[in-house]
Amino acid sequence: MVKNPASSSAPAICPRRSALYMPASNERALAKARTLDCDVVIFDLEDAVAPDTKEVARETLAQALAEADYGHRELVLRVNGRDTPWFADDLALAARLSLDAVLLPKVGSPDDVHALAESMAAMGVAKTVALWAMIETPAAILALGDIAGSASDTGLSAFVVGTNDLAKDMRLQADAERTAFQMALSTTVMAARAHGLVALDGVFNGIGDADGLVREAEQGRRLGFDGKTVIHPSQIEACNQVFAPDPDALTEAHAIIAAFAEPDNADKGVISLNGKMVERLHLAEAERLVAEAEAIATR
Ligand SMILES: CC(C)(COP(=O)(O)OP(=O)(O)OC[C@H]1O[C@@H](n2cnc3c(N)ncnc32)[C@H](O)[C@@H]1OP(=O)(O)O)[C@@H](O)C(=O)NCCC(=O)NCCSC(=O)C[C@H](O)C(=O)O
Ligand SMILES: [Mg+2]
Repeated sequence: MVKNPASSSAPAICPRRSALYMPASNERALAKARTLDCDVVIFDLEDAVAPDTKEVARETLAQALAEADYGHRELVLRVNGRDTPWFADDLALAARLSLDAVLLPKVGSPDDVHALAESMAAMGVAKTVALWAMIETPAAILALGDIAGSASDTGLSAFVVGTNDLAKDMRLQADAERTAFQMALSTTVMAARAHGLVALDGVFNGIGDADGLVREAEQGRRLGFDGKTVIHPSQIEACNQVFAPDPDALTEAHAIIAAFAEPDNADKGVISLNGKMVERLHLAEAERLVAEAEAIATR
């Protein structure tokens, strides 16, 4: 099992370029995920599972996890909301499984995160299991800083944007550029960065639209997201490529690291490299980029 590096106290680099959702009730998808190159698998007990099949879905998932492991992939269980009749049973399942994180949908306030942490502890979910929060309601967007701030005492370590629910609740009209989402997406990344959280972009519903997916993934990358949630195996590779360090940026990062390692530059805070000013803040980012590339390469 992947250890739980997405915690505010453990900043180890863990690639999360692609996070694949699947209904926990879908045996075929659960098996297929072991062969797919996604960084994260999200077993969904919420919207992708009909109300009368929640129990079957839990048992199907438990069986799949007992049969074989998922290798390097990080394993996340999306439970039903705290105010649903399924929440307690979902957490009881989480306590039985080897998971990296529990993902709570429709988080609206830091109280939701604190309550999840308390419920997980009460149900016996291992302390190593991180809390992830879906950011998909207008209330969540308005409370992003406070929700992210709850990371310090809850184990919250990632935000996952839910653009479908957000569009529904805001009654916004989405265009290809996601114009109406921009403020929400950017503020989500900002709040995540302010508190050391991972930020994953929402799903692209057009399964057959490869160009549209790449455009949207690139936009997410530019906004600062660590990766993108996906709904179909055909969407994984594009996200893995878009969210991997860019080869030119990697070359530049190695040059920055080498330049600051020169004895002449040991005491300098700023240097000139290939016609550009480079400061130690660029060195830190260069080191992060190289570490990310190495983490991907060791997959
Ligand atoms: C959308 C789907 C129902 C389509 O499924 P299907 O018709 O089976 O697709 P294909 O025939 O093209 O599948 C080819 C093979 O790939 C496997 N497959 C398909 N999808 C997945 C998957 N997600 N994970 C793993 N494997 C998958 C099929 O089993 C086929 O395998 P094989 O026959 O062995 O070759 C389906 O893709 C699907 O269910 N997707 C996930 C839907 C989901 O989980 N939705 C909930 C999360 S999205 C969301 O709600 C975000 C947020 O909350 C918000 O508000 O925005
Ligand atoms: Mg949703």
